[in-house]
Amino acid sequence: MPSRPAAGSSPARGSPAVGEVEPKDQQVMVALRIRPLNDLELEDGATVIAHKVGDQVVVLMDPGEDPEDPLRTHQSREKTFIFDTVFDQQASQEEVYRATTQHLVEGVISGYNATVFAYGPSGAGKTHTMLGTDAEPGIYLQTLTHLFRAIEETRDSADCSVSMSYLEIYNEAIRDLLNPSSGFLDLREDARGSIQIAGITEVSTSNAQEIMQLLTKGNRQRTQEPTAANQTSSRSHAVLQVTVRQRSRATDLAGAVRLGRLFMVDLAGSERASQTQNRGVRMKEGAHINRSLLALGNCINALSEKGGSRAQYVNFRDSKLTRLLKDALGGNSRTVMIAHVSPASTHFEESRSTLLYAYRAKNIKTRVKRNLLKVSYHIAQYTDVISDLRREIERLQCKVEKQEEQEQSEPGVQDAPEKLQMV
Ligand SMILES: Nc1ncnc2c1ncn2[C@@H]1O[C@H](COP(=O)(O)OP(=O)(O)OP(=O)(O)O)[C@@H](O)[C@H]1O
Repeated sequence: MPSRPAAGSSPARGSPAVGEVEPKDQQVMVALRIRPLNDLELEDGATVIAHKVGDQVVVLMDPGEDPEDPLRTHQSREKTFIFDTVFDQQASQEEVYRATTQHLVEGVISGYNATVFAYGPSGAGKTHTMLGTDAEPGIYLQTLTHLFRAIEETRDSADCSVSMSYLEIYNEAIRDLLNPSSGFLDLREDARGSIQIAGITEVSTSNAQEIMQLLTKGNRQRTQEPTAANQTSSRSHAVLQVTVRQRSRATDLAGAVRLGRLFMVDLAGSERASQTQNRGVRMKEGAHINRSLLALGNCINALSEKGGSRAQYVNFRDSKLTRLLKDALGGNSRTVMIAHVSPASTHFEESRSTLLYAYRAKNIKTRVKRNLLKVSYHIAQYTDVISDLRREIERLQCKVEKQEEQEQSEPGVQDAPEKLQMV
């Protein structure tokens, strides 16, 4: 499995994009997942207040409201939200994958960008959805398995290469989770406004299982600490980026390459510091997490308000997270947000704010176009072609020489008809 530290994560290093066709407006897809009640919540006497109704509706009851209160009799105790799809505790990892992410895979292979991100408070189930466990793998592994299978099916007509990188943003610093000793990495924007991470490790592999091992190992490097809300709380945002380059076998040397990028993001918990009883370092982390999630929220607000108009200013520069997700939110990407909540009455406030946040994201539109790159052949590739041709010439020369030798060693064979005639 070749692994190379790249000067940048640019999909198109050194080769300008020449054709970006078929721009289409797309609504961000927003899904909601409600996890099962956990032991701690049961011990605390929590009741279930988040209910899935049908495929798209979630009803959140307010545990603080007293149904007997005469002042409340004319007010509904319920808040109802509609999403593209809603999953409750019965939903399997596969169902979640099929309904949210599977449809993105073909697009990535044919040159479209896509982003899936998990959002929600600490302990609500984001890492479970994205990474999962060996027995119940999450979206990362299911996506990659499907991706490699789909690529295998196009092998006769196209050459494909896949590379991936895995990073975390912790306290506004970027760390390479595949090579944590490389220190903090810089985020850069190239002339075309494309975001690059200088020095990130890109790994090429065609084996999903191998990738899962890398991710599990990378995830162990991820900054995790127990908080009151989650024993293994991820204190950072984790971003798995998969890049697929596809070149049709039918195209000539200067043929176009389709380039699709898939971001899969497991955000840090969106809890408020007071809720997790965090102090000291944890509180500082919380402030950073909240800062980037606040910046993300501001972008979501601005983007959802601007509707069809592209002129309104959206500030992506407020945090590393929003700079990295700029395309996913406001640009060229098919984007899916999976919001997560606990069903417990003890988490009403976070669930309510998560649902409002996610509901707003439904209004965001992105403008999706296929990325086509004109690849001018690198000198190294021309050298390869020349070497191949040289080898072919040598092979043919050898063949000719052998034939000549054979003719010389058996002179009678060619003259035979003549001799026969003379006889
Ligand atoms: N749908 C689910 N089914 C079963 N168990 C779940 C589900 N969702 C979450 N859990 C369990 O709940 C616990 C917390 O989940 P997880 O670590 O995924 O939360 P998180 O949102 O990533 O939290 P943090 O932001 O603190 O990292 C884990 O033990 C996980 O296995």
